[in-house]
Amino acid sequence: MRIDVVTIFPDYLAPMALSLPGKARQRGLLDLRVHDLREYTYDRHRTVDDTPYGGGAGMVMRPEPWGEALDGLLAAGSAGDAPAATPRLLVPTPSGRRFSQADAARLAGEPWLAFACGRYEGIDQRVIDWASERMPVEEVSLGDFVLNGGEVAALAVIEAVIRLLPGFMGNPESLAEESHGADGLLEYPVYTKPALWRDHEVPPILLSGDHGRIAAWRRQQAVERTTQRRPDLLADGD
Ligand SMILES: NCc1ccc(-c2ccccc2)nc1
Repeated sequence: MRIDVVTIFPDYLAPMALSLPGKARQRGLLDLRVHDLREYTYDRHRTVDDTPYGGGAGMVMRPEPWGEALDGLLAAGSAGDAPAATPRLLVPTPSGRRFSQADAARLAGEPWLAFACGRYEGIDQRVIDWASERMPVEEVSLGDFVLNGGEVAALAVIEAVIRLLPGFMGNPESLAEESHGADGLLEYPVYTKPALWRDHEVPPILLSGDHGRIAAWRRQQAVERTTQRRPDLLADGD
């Protein structure tokens, strides 16, 4: 998989050079390229933002640099220098569709993803509209909270996707029990040694060796947690 990230803070993507992503890149599983949006500006101050039409607080990211950055990706695609004709462009934004584990699984099947990391109040809408005429574009939200930019959200989406790539995780079984289990419930609580820690003991059932009762206990714990924390996951016919 190839992943391109366009951002005014390329260093935000430095964690991608660490540990698993770093090994995956060395093993050729992941081809990650980070592009500084300011490389596509030509004024002395390398300006990437300007005041919003219609007034309002804050600044908006100018379309020109984004257009040229995306032109670069499209050129790579049409020159055959990329695994597909165009990337699927993901734009992290609070106003996007909610990103889910199902989306991560779907995107893990893509050959080429690109992330447009906005800052300020966001990117001029015409960039999204223009890009949507030339490649698949998805505006994604990680939840109802606002960051200062799309980079942290892009890191989260990238990690959620690349950990699903075949050969990426050392222990693929660990993917079996996702935090949202196959039954759509939250994960049960987990414990390890020592059996007693600061007057807190491991639930005795887990030391019983009775795998049937352990499975039943774990399911009960998952149902209780989901009821308390995420009743929306229990909604009928969801
Ligand atoms: N839902 C997570 C998320 C994603 C992106 C942004 C964001 C903030 C400012 C500018 C551009 C993107 N904020 C929150």
